[in-house]
Amino acid sequence: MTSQQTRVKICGLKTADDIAAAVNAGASYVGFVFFPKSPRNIAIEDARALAAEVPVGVAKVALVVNADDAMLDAITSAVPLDILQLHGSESPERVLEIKARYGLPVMKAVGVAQADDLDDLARYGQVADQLLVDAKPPKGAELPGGNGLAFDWQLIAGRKWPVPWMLAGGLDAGNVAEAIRLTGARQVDVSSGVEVAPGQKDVAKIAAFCAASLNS
Ligand SMILES: O=C(O)c1ccccc1NCC(=O)[C@H](O)[C@H](O)COP(=O)(O)O
Repeated sequence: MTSQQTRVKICGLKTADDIAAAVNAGASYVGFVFFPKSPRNIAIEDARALAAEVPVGVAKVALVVNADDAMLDAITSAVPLDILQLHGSESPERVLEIKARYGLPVMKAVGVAQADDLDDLARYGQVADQLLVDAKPPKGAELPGGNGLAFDWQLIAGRKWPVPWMLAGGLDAGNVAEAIRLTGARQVDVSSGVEVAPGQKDVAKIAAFCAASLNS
């Protein structure tokens, strides 16, 4: 039996070197964060320039947090994108609205800390094109994601949803193989785990993360 190779998303890229590192290491997705409070925030014009560096076959993902139509209009009209990642408290109705308005696949991030958070995964699995199964941010956290925190992977071991999903939260080159083994994830997403400082990606860490993921 052949098993499909794990697909990797590197999130929060801000420079041409970041893009080259992710692409050369074999990432399938690159993520741009449009959230001013984030150390990974990127200006729309900079994202547009970086998007031109991304080869065909690598998906360009825009991450937004409770973005209104004006913000989404500005991003989608400037940056050629493949996926919109909604990382706020967008309702299922808003997910459907965004899908219809922009004609792009939507990946909805859902934070997991305990068993009853899985109800949200079931709800969003009915409306989103993909799910991002992430750690729930700590109370009062400045960022709704990208906090370098893992959740208890046993909570989702053996779970299935009707759409493709990606595991995120506190992953790094040292733990991603175990995370994949325990959860059965076929896609993984990382940000802090491939950085040397918040918002500063590292070529060697990206390469090590991709190698550990792609070989799992
Ligand atoms: O990365 C950010 O700064 C960020 C800001 C606001 C919302 C979401 C954010 N990141 C979400 C991601 O896609 C991360 O890759 C995911 O949460 C995992 O992050 P990490 O635990 O740092 O690997």
